[in-house]
Amino acid sequence: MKRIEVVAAIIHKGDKILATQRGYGEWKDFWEFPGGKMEAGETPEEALRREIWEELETRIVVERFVKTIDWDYPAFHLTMHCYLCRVESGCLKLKEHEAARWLTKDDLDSVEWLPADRDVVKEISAYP
Ligand SMILES: Nc1nc2c([nH]c(=O)n2[C@H]2C[C@H](O)[C@@H](COP(=O)(O)OP(=O)(O)OP(=O)(O)O)O2)c(=O)[nH]1
Repeated sequence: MKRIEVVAAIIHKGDKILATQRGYGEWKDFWEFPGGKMEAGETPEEALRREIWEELETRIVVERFVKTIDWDYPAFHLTMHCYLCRVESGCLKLKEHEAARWLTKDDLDSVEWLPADRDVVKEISAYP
């Protein structure tokens, strides 16, 4: 099966986390953490900073690794490395996404997450 390796930014601000809504493709309208496929030779941190700049014209600080998710979609196997991040500068301009929302832990399940994200979202909701 085809495999893809993706990095995802769990961007936090105060008690909120940023969710973005996919603007294209098979999973259009589902919600995700911004990010994307790693390119050859990139570290996860470099890939995250590049993707967030491309998608949101925003610079981020990558604070720490959270977890790696493995998920089988019908057409490929996804390995997704999730990192806790914060905004360094920029105003989250939506270059590719349809919408973005800052969600508190209590609101996290108010949007329809991509299937691979549901476990990590549940974990975040359980943080003290
Ligand atoms: N960015 C991101 N992708 C996710 C998440 N959860 C999840 O299943 N995915 C899947 C959806 C996509 O199949 C894949 C990411 O690919 P992408 O299309 O966003 O990456 P990209 O911008 O590098 O891709 P491309 O359109 O330029 O080919 O990972 C998530 O939280 N964030």
